[in-house]
Amino acid sequence: MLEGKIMQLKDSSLLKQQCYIDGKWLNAHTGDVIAVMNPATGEQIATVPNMGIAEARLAIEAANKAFKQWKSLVSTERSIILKKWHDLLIENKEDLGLILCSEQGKPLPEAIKEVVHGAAYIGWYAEETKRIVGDIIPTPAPGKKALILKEPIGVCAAITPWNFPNSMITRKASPALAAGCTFVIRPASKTPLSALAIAELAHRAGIPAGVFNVITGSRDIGDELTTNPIVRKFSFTGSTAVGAKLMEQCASTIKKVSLELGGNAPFIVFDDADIDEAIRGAIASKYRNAGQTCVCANRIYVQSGIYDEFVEKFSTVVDQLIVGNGLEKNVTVGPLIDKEAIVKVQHQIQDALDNGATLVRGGHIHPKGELFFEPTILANVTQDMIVSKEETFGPLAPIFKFDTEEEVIRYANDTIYGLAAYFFSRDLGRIFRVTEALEYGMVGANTGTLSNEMAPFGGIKQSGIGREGSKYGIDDYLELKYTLIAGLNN
Ligand SMILES: NC(=O)C1=CN([C@@H]2O[C@H](COP(=O)(O)OP(=O)(O)OC[C@H]3O[C@@H](n4cnc5c(N)ncnc54)[C@H](OP(=O)(O)O)[C@@H]3O)[C@@H](O)[C@H]2O)C=CC1
Ligand SMILES: O=C(O)[C@H](O)CS(=O)(=O)O
Repeated sequence: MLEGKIMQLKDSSLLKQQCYIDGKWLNAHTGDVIAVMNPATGEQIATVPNMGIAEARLAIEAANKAFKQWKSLVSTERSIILKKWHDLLIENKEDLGLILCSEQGKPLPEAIKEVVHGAAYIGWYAEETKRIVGDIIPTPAPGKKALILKEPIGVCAAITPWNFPNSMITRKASPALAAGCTFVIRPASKTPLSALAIAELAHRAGIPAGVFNVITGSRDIGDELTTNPIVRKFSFTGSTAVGAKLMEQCASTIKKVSLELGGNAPFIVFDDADIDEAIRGAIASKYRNAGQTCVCANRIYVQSGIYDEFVEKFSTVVDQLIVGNGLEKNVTVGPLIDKEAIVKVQHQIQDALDNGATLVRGGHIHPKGELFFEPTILANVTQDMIVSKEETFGPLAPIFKFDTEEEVIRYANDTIYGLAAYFFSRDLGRIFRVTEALEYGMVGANTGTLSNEMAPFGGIKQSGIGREGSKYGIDDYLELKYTLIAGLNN
């Protein structure tokens, strides 16, 4: 029984079924709860409070009350606390992975890897907090100096998606807290348990009450987080459509906004590529999290000279993927998050087949259960099919053929999105030409994965605003203050 598995946590107190506000664990005022289901089994694994606007206000006021003290800490003190938070995530990575796998579905090893990836952001910003430096600028006027300070923006809020229930929390909270800001986060209703476990570890790390708050419940919470004037910065990861709506809501109080939205990543294999390397990269990029990441290879373009060889070799590797409950050993592809996700994949497949594509592998719901889908490959896919324009968010690999570099760059850029793109080539001139020609925030050359805490993660066009991770990621949580100091020659 899954619940039995969950109860096999080494530390069962990490399974929190209340929200964390102002350092306290609270139920909704109404007592209402939301069920948290396991997508692999359909079983209920927990409940969390169904909070609303009133509780959101409580969390924002708690963050506001805590801001003055938190921002006044010297950076080395903040660094020690953040480092302790990082260490606690690593010490508890198996339990956090088990909770994540059970609420989101990804295979347990992948879930644990996400926890380590999430902790890495905290570890990175535990150091970056000590490197928030300003400037003293000489001015054109005698006796005057410009002092530039970088100051924390204040109370920050975020709404996060279900596909990375751990790392999406820490990738936002760690730069915010490192900058001296305080934070209110509303995780996706489907996967709230990871965020609540992270809050428990924040408490244990000594993060003061009100600095980090996690609230679950209705989407009304989002209305409060995006319109309450105390909130000075709003960060969102999710669909482009929802991102646009939330950005609009933030406009009324001129909040600083960061958005990590949808993607439609091209994955290009030139005939001068190391084809086995390209296949390994395509598998890693396409089937990670059952294809439910915003940076998954969404369109695979293979140059005509190696097209048949690529399809054949790629299919052989896909045959080795094991679909099943992520808690089971050797499973590499878990369930999709819900029925709507399955319908979206089926619709894209049917449209492609109706317009001349060939089904090479898969194409159906997997016998393991209604939310499991066979790793699917389509060949002879063309630009006029829905799958070339719409993000899939599922284990579907559409393989397009192209002839020239100019043609494939045109295809690759023919999308409203601009998050991640990938290409494989051993030609140095081509690597520079293609990197510069691709209209994306992130490019993987001879690799199918590119996310890490030291790199600026983010997109252009309708894939978002701002960057997360790296030395750049903290800037979104800081304001510049310019002070002109005169009279220095008197
Ligand atoms: N860039 C990325 O990393 C991600 C992109 N996506 C994209 O989003 C698509 C659908 O995934 P999905 O999770 O449904 O993404 P959504 O954008 O619908 O949801 C993301 C988060 O926003 C919340 N939300 C949705 N609508 C509102 C609203 N009107 N007001 C306040 N909060 C809201 C959701 O809450 P709740 O679910 O609790 O109702 C969830 O916490 C995917 O196909 C993919 O294109 C999704 C996840 C990550
Ligand atoms: O939202 C996502 O899909 C993640 O950002 C992808 S990654 O950062 O884990 O690669």
